[in-house]
Amino acid sequence: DTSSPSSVIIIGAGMSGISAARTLHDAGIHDILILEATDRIGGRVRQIEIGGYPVEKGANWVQGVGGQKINPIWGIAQKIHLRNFFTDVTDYNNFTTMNVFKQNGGVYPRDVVKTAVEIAKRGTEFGFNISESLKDSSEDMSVLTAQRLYRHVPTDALEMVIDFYYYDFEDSEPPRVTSLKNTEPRRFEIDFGEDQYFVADRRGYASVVRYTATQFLSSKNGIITDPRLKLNKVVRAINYSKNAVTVQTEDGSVYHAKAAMVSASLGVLQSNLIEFKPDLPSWKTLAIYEFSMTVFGKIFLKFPYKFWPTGPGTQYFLYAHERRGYYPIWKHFEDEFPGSNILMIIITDDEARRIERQTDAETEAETMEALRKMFGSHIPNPTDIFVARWWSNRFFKGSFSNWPAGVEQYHFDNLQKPVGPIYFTGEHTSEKYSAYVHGAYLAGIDSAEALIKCLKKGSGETP
Ligand SMILES: Cc1cc2nc3c(=O)[nH]c(=O)nc-3n(C[C@H](O)[C@H](O)[C@H](O)COP(=O)(O)OP(=O)(O)OC[C@H]3O[C@@H](n4cnc5c(N)ncnc54)[C@H](O)[C@@H]3O)c2cc1C
Repeated sequence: DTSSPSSVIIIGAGMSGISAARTLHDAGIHDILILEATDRIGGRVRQIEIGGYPVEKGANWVQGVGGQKINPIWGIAQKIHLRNFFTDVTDYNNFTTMNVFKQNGGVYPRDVVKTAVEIAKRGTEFGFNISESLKDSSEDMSVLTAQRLYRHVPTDALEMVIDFYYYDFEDSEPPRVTSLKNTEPRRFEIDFGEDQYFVADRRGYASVVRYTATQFLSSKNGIITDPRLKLNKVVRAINYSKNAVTVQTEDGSVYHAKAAMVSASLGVLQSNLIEFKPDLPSWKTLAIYEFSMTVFGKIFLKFPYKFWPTGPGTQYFLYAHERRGYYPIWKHFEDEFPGSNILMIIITDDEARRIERQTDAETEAETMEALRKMFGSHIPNPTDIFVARWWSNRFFKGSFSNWPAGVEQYHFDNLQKPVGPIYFTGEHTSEKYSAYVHGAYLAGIDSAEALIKCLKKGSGETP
């Protein structure tokens, strides 16, 4: 089936695609078409249920609150009264009241944890200072190199789990990979503030995306009915010339437009899901392949009753294993959903890929072994398990981008640059806030504004 041409086809209805579409709409470009591969909008913001409780398998925190500027996602969250909880992640002292478990049982004495945290904190500050000194130079290094310069590379199980908490928990890749200059200190914290809020709302974090969508797409009772949004449309090919695009979907439909806005994740761009005809130029391909698409994994376990500590300072507990990143970070849901008896585990990178590949029964057995080391052999098995699989999903191929050491600013700029009439958006194109929901939102606006300039000039060409 072939439909009448639009001005712009937007590929993907996640935060960035919806924000780009709204920006186009607000600029008077109403003949747009949004093609989304899945049966919903929201993309990597997605709620699921475990044992009757709603949890977020993708984005969970609104990160960057309490600073000089208002994080746009926080603005929307306030407007729609999204239920959320303050997370004390930047308070280093939290560790002293937090439970850090030893590999084979028992907790570390608090003063031992406190000392390890203080060393880690000084290492981070040392890194900040080097990072500042590199800002105007072409030099960069990994976070690990900065730790070596500081003459303290975390090596024992306790140091490693604290290191994981400060770096991998945020970047989803180890310090060995992450660019110091482009990651530390974190830009969103400087601009929007250091506070973070954990979303736990039955409507889901994705209601932020739906709210943005209903500002320009027609809807009935909260359900979007606008014909300009087409769900279950998997884009497989984009043919382009100087100022026209033809988009083909898996079901054999063909759509024509003056320009396309691709919001699919960096992981999708690194895969061969979408074929570009002609091939993208090598400067573009290189930028896509050089950047990292990380895997931030989440496991949810539901138990018949709770056997972990609750109360102030217990939001998290850490498991310090000699194998770095082995089921390191655990969070309970007593504050969000009292009596839910749910635990969430965070894993990243190779461990997250390994866990996606194995069966849930295998993962359950591993997590129970760890829990029995921590809490004793008497604890019950879970009644439910949910393992998020973002990496195996062909529409995502990972969780969010990370800037690896050695990748230059111009490579990053090339990620965002249009190729003829094909524009790019998505969290990975956000100038300052890549990886985050607010990055996706702001990138959508930036990419759309660049496209609007071109359309108004009467051509869809690269500026
Ligand atoms: C596990 C996890 C935890 C996270 N935690 C946080 C957090 O706490 N805080 C935070 O700020 N951020 C977090 N993030 C990151 C945040 O979710 C993303 O940065 C943001 O949602 C990305 O939005 P996007 O529009 O760039 O991409 P996406 O949400 O991926 O949207 C792209 C859309 O394109 C669609 N698509 C892909 N391929 C095609 C195709 N071929 N044809 C048609 N459609 C296609 C996809 O289905 C998707 O809907 C997390 C992400 C994950 C996965």
